[in-house]
Formats: sequence, structure tokens, C-alpha cells
Amino acid sequence: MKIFRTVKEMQAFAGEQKKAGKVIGLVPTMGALHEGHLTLMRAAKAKCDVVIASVFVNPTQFGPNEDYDAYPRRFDEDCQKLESVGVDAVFHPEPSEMYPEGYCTYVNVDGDITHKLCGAQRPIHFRGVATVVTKLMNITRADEAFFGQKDAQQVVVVRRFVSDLNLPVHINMVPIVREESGLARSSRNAYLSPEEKQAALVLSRSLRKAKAAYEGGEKDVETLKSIVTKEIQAEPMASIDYVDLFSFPALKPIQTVDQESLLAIAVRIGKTRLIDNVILG
Ligand SMILES: Nc1ncnc2c1ncn2[C@@H]1O[C@H](COP(=O)(O)OP(=O)(O)OP(=O)(O)O)[C@@H](O)[C@H]1O
Ligand SMILES: CC(C)(CO)[C@@H](O)C(=O)[O-]
Ligand code: BAL
Repeated sequence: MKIFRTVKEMQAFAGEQKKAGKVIGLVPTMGALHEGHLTLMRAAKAKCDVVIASVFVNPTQFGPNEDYDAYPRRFDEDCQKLESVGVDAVFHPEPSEMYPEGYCTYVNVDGDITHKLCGAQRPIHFRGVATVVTKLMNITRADEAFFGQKDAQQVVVVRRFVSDLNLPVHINMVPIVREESGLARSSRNAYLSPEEKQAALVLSRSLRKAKAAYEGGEKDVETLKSIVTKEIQAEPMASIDYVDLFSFPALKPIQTVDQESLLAIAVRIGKTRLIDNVILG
């Protein structure tokens, strides 16, 4: 497995692959890899000739009071995992390589889809994501890119700018990978104490309850949201950032689940902010 730390080296490799007619798959990550990430890598392997994973904790998507400095960084371990699933190349630049002095260009998805859910809580987040993902797609010359449903709003935003900017990349969304307990795998689970990890089960439990109600015939959005809210409020270590339900993928407000819809939550367990979601309909 090749490891590239500079844009120039990464571009040279991607250029050779392109010239040889290979289909290039990109899996962008922030590292501290887990089974969720490896599932994305396997999906990319199954569809592409060459798989490039990026491991980059992107400073521009973190707000000033967020966990950029604390975010887990375990590059050697990550490389072992990536090699074990047959990834061909890893792009691991320094922030100064991606944002050299004088850098001043951003991709701003300026629509309703970025102002709700995580966008309401993290006002610069999606500008940072859209900027870095555009750069990564350009640098790696990706034909296919793979993202997890765990960050469902991110998938909506990426699909939007790829379409708006006519980028020649196809976006694949991979279902959420969970621990046996139901907890969605996340690099931020590493912040949780054993008690907090137990408390964090409330996220997936609350979504399962709402899904069961939906499958039992409950279609009213407020009722479904209140099932989730009540379950989370009963967990003393949890505090809600949002519980919301929108049509999917348009993310429009709805009153009744009469089409494919996204029930999404962000919950703080102690100091750790976790997200989860389920698609209904
Ligand atoms: N449990 C999961 N199932 C499927 N995809 C996942 C899962 N966790 C992360 N991903 C996907 O992996 C990609 C990289 O995500 P990232 O490196 O931020 O990991 P993460 O575990 O989501 O971290 P965080 O703790 O920051 O939320 C994203 O497309 C994300 O949606
Ligand atoms: C897509 C991404 C790697 C961009 O930094 C990040 O937002 C993530 O890990 O989901
Ligand atoms: N997977 C989302 C990256 C972030 O929280 O910044």
C-alpha cells in the first residue's frame, strides 16, 4: 500500500491510474478507523480498480469550540487496517499541505440543506466538508466516492455540490455499521467512559422504538419525534442537540411520513456529541 503525504505525489499516482484506464474509488476519512470505515473501503474495492483512502482531520470543518485538537489520531494503526482490506493508496497530508499560506477558496453550499440538523449547530461545518471533499476529489481524480449513511446530511450536501459543480464523480452511500449493542460505530466513541458507552445505547434504542412505531402504522412526524425525545430524556447522562425528521434526500419539512424520510438525532453523552439516524419509508 502506498502512502502519499503531498498533493503532488498523490496527483502523480492518480494520473498514472487514470492513464491506465483504471476506475478510481475515493474513501475520505478523518482516521481513527473502525469497522464502519472498513465497510466503506470494501464497498469501494468491490466497485473500483484502485481504492484511495484519505486520512485527514480537516481543520476547516471544526468550529472554534469543537474537538479538532482532541480528535483521535492513530495513523500507524489506520494503515494496518487499510492494508488488511486491500486499499491501494493512502493520502495523509498535513493541514499546511491542503491549506498553504494564502489559501482563500471555499465551496459554500448555500441552501436550506446546510442550515438544519448538524448545519444549525455547526455553522461552518459543511463549508469545510464541501471544500475538503472537492479538493480530495480533484487531487485523487476519483470516479467513485464512498460516504456513510451515519452522516446522512453530509451525503445530501456532497451530492448537491457534485451536481451543482458538474464534478465527474458518482457518490455512493453505505448503510450504518453498528456494534452488536446497536451503537453506531464512530471514532468519537473512543471518548466515552464505560458508563457513557452504556448510556449512548439510548441513541439507537430511541430510533428503533420510533421505527417500530412507524412500521406499526404511526406516520405522524411529531409523534415519531416525541417517541425518540422521551426515550432520550429518560437517560440522565444524555442531552439532546436535535431530534428531527425531514424528507430524504430533499430534507424538506413534512408532517406525515408518506415518502422516504430521515429521522436524525444528535445527542451529547457527557461531553461527547454523537449522531445517529434511520431512514423511514
Ligand atoms: N458506523 C458507520 N457506518 C457507516 N459509515 C460510517 C460509520 N461511521 C463513519 N462512517 C463514514 O466514514 C466516513 C468518515 O467518517 P469519519 O472519519 O468522520 O468517522 P466517524 O466515525 O463518523 O467519526 P466521528 O466520530 O467524527 O463522527 C464518513 O463518510 C462517515 O459517514
Ligand atoms: C468526509 C470527511 C472525511 C471530510 O473531512 C469528514 O467529514 C468525515 O469523516 O465524514
Ligand atoms: N463524520 C463527520 C465529521 C465531523 O464530525 O467533523
